[in-house]
Amino acid sequence: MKQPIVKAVQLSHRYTAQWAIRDIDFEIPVRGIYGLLGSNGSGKSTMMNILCGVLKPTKGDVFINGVDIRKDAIAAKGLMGFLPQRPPLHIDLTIDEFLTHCAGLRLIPRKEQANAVNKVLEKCGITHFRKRLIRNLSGGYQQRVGIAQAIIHNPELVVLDEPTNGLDPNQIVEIRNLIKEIAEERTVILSTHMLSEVQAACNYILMLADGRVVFSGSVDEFDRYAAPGTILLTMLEPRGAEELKRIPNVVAVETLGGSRYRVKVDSVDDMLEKIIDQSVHNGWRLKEINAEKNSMDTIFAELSKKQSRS
Ligand SMILES: Nc1ncnc2c1ncn2[C@@H]1O[C@H](COP(=O)(O)OP(=O)(O)OP(=O)(O)O)[C@@H](O)[C@H]1O
Repeated sequence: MKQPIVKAVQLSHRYTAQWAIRDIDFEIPVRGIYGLLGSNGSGKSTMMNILCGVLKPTKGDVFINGVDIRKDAIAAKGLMGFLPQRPPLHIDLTIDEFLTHCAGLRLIPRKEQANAVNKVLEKCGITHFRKRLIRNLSGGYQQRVGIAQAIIHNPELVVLDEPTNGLDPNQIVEIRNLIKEIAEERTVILSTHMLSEVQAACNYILMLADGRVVFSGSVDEFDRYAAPGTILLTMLEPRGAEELKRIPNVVAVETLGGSRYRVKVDSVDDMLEKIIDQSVHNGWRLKEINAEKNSMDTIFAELSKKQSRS
């Protein structure tokens, strides 16, 4: 039987008296980009450090492709690459020197190292800077070097801790695209505290709150929580909220000022279409309409409540 790429069983860790993560179980059975989502202090870095064998959990086990990380750390670590929150770069080396050093650390035979470095330089789009000192690179390029060291040994799994943190908007898009590219050949787990980041880059979400898993599933499943029963709409001219209230299945209408309305409905899915039809029929001259997304705080609260009830 095929082993899951990652399996965590009852993972718990405490640094001092308080548990940083508690009783976490999950499996990654198929390839894709998995977003580990949670606010600051929710336990993401603790989880990632444990998954990568950097931190020994107080309790629980991690298996990478069926290899128990406690029993055979070298084999398990050979299957993965890790980019911690602070990239482990030697800034006084050139990219070439640094990646050759990493290839050695990853036990790539000396005569294959140049080839491995060339491949990863190409993959990460940094070949033209290979002779440059890492200290003289922009944040985005330093992060590319960080990703390059994580994939130099062509691992099955790559774990990236907040890979877009501190980058400017252009660099964020570039790094996100690079992550999508490297994920074509392997599984990627990335952590972030930004909901928009997982929605833009990931296929699956594992959400942590106070060290516990409060959601695990696909981004589509998660979006059902993100889209509550509210629609925001703007018309070119203000119309009475009464007209909107007459549409079947509209539960309530709130006027937001000017010609903007928040419409509470039973289910957002078919109501967007119904309201557009009514707008055309009644000549409302609709300017903008969309399902209102919940803030991450609201989703956290919702999911945490659900978790404590189950
Ligand atoms: N070395 C440490 N010693 C003591 N407590 C720690 C240590 N590292 C983390 N913690 C605590 O464990 C909890 C989880 O922290 P962790 O860094 O894993 O969260 P995080 O979700 O990665 O947060 P951030 O996004 O801020 O890095 C927090 O309460 C944090 O204060």
